[in-house]
Amino acid sequence: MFPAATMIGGAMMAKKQRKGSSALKGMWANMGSTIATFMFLWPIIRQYCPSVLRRYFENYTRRLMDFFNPYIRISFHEFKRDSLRRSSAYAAVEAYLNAATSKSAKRLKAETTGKDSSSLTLSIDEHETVTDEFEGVNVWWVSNKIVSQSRSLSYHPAPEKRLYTITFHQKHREMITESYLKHVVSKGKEIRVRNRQRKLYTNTPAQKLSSMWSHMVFEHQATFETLAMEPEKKREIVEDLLTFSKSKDFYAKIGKAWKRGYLLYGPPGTGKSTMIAAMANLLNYDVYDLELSSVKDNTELKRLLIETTNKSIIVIEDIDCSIDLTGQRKKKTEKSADDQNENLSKKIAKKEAKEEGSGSKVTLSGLLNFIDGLWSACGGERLIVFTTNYVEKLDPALIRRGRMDKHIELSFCSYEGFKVFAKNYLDLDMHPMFDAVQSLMGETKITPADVAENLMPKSPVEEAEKCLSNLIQALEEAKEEAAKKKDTTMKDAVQYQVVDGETEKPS
Ligand SMILES: Nc1ncnc2c1ncn2[C@@H]1O[C@H](COP(=O)(O)OP(=O)(O)OP(=O)(O)O)[C@@H](O)[C@H]1O
Ligand SMILES: [Mg+2]
Repeated sequence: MFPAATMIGGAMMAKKQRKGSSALKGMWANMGSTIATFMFLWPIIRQYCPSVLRRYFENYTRRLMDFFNPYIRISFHEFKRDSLRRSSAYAAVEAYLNAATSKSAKRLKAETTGKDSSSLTLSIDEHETVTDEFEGVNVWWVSNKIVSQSRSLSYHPAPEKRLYTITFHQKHREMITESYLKHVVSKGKEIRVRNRQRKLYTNTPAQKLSSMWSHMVFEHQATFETLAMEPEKKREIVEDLLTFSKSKDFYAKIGKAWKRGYLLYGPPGTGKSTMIAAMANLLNYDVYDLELSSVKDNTELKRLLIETTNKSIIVIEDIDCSIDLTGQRKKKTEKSADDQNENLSKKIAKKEAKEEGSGSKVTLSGLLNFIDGLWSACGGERLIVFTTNYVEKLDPALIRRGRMDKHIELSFCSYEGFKVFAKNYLDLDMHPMFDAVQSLMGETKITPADVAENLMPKSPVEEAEKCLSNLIQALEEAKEEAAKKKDTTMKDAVQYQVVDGETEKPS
């Protein structure tokens, strides 16, 4: 209906412009009668003519219409020609139109999306026409579906091809093709990034799939608001991340790959993994959790990297406990005196066992290439994050600025951090018991993980006071423990004596 209307409108407009010339007048009259004859004959041709003749008439009519039609049409097909790959331009147009025009569309289709089909998405229905306006110019979009006519002896339904078609007046050709369509595609891509279900990828060797990564939906709820940390430090990290994500042109200008390395270090349970989830949620990035000990060699490491997508965080957790990055297999880690945390020792032992069995041949130089060599060729927008409990154990080459651009220490819980927990877990901004917590926190150390555990209501009816007193008790116990430890160390020190400048333990 729409092309016919535009054709007639276009013909009339063209006719008006040429009114002055009488020679042309006759030509237009002829043309008009030709069109009228065509329109009259068309149903008969369609019904009775052989297909070859019909096609000939169709082509001829289309050419005639195009001649008079002042409107231009551009199509965005769902699939690229002879390819099973979905066109990214089509996907961007779809996202843009659904966001920009679904309120004005009269026929919409509804689909459930998300995990458990929990949310309802509305999009423009097939063959629906919607209008969009850009810099005062109207354009018309139609969502089309073409069902293939080819018949086969298959039970499968005939294949369908979807496309969006934009129609606009030819006088706006330059503006539409150079500005509007770029605007549609870039907005559409932004919307898709915002709405996409992010993924958590892992490189487990158990699954020999076509891709080197297996993935699941990333649903970690951590955000920077829920992260317990000094507000100033938090603000600085958030600003750094946001600046990075908006610096495409800057990185291009200075000739650097658009990537940034973060080193998160600190004792267990201080929020390193939680911060990675908060980063992914802030920037809307996918997460690639790279288990180095499962990577066979440097070549496999490169292939894994090549398969990562833009807008992603590549994470190597506990990098000090991963494979040996100095060229030799690691010696069994001796239990150091300051290994107070049993969990930490267990973690190291587990990693060592994995390492022994893995036979990974990834080397430090392989990893360095991974970070800056090949990495630079991978285009845009990637963060790489290392976490460690022992920053001093890492090779300086691995964490020098330029590779790990930002070093962030996550440490024991501060009073400011506790207030974030109190707000999130107990919905408390202030409470008389906070003073006791503050003074105890000044005297002893407690990890954010322990604070979180104590403030977590153990039953639906547990009062905030009870949770706070649990925390106070835990802090007092930690203080006593620390005092006892200090006493023991002092006693041990007294038992040593200095003999001729040498320290000796008396027999
Ligand atoms: N800074 C924090 N803010 C909010 N929650 C935290 C923070 N630190 C720890 N937690 C809580 O403690 C739990 C453990 O934290 P997380 O796994 O992030 O620690 P980690 O530093 O990665 O420890 P590890 O070194 O053992 O890997 C999390 O589930 C989270 O609930
Ligand atoms: Mg962790």
